[in-house]
Amino acid sequence: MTTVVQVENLSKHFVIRKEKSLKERVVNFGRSRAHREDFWALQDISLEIASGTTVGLIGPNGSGKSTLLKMIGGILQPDTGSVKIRGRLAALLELGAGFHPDLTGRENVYLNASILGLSRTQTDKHFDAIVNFSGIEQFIDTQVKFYSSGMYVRLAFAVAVHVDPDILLVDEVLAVGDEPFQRKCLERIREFQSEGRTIVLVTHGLDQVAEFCDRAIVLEKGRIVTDDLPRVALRSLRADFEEARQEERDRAHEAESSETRVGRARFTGIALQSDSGQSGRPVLARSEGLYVTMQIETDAHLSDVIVEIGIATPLGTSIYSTSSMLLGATGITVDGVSRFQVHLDSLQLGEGEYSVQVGLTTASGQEIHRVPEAGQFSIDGDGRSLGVVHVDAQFAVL
Ligand SMILES: Nc1ncnc2c1ncn2[C@@H]1O[C@H](COP(=O)(O)OP(=O)(O)OP(=O)(O)O)[C@@H](O)[C@H]1O
Repeated sequence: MTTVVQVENLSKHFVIRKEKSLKERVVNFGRSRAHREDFWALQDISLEIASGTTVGLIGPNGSGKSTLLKMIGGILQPDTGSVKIRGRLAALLELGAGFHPDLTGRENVYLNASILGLSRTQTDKHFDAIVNFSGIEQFIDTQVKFYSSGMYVRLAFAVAVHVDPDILLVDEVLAVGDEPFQRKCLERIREFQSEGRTIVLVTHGLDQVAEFCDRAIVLEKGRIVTDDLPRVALRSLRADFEEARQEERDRAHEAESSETRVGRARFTGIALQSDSGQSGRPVLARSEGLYVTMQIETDAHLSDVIVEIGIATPLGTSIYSTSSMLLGATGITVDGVSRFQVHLDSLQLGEGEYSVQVGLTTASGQEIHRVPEAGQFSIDGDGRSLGVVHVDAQFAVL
């Protein structure tokens, strides 16, 4: 496979100007650099993208995803490092990029297509298909400044996919299209994949990454922290999100007054065991059950807590959950070290890997602690079906 995008030691910084008070302005008159701060949006990024692959760029807000995509698209210049592109590139970046607000949709189609390397005659040939795909025929002779953000994206996406790009860059923008249009775009992206084109996608739709990408790159504070198969990258990102959530909960806990404070409690041990006695990461036969044993340690006496347990796919999609309350156990107390066990009878799950999630909340639903990947198990299937549920089925020719 050939490399179509090569990024080497890329860094980008922005200068942030801090707002000054009037007094500071007077005192610092002529020395305004004191209120400038260098901010590194990307630091030392190196990556290669092979032709025909679909790569998802994911990460928390402000981690540098859009900046990296813009630099791949040649819209921003790096401070250090280089970006090399092989092939025709079409980019669907933030709203506003690419279209001129005072020109009509029709004029922008021609302008945009020419920026992407199409001649007027070539654009003439695709024009009807572009307008048809966008579904905004009625507004094609209106200035785009009067477009809604959805109409805007419809036209921009239609142009991007009709200019025959080898590499398509898509930033979060698709999310503003309505559902039928989003579906149409995703279908088009699938066609692109089957035609062997390369796609780089920035998104917060983690399920989309799992569904469409061959590879996912997690950015954090301008650096690559994971570059792997989507399921590995998503697991790492979700673990980071959970860690951040836990830190936030801890901070909120510290800030609470002593009357309203919920005692600190933590899951300090979780063990899985199959009905047949396998522990660690058990492999369950179809319809076998699973014991989940949890140990909770607390520095306070907590009454009326709820212990939650759930099952998720390797991508973190929750497929089952229950709790001590739903199972009829009320008035649960934790004090010092407490242990609980849940037996999940006869799991009717499809072949594959699953993870167990556990959580502890107060009776009013306030979260005390949660472990999204408390343990893993797998189900050994019989090869007769796909998907996360197991259903006995027979086929008959009538
Ligand atoms: N033109 C600019 N001037 C100053 N700072 C900028 C500029 N563009 C981006 N930044 C900063 O660089 C950082 C990375 O921004 P970027 O838009 O790449 O993040 P992102 O990962 O795409 O975030 P989000 O998920 O919120 O879209 C942010 O802190 C942002 O404020």
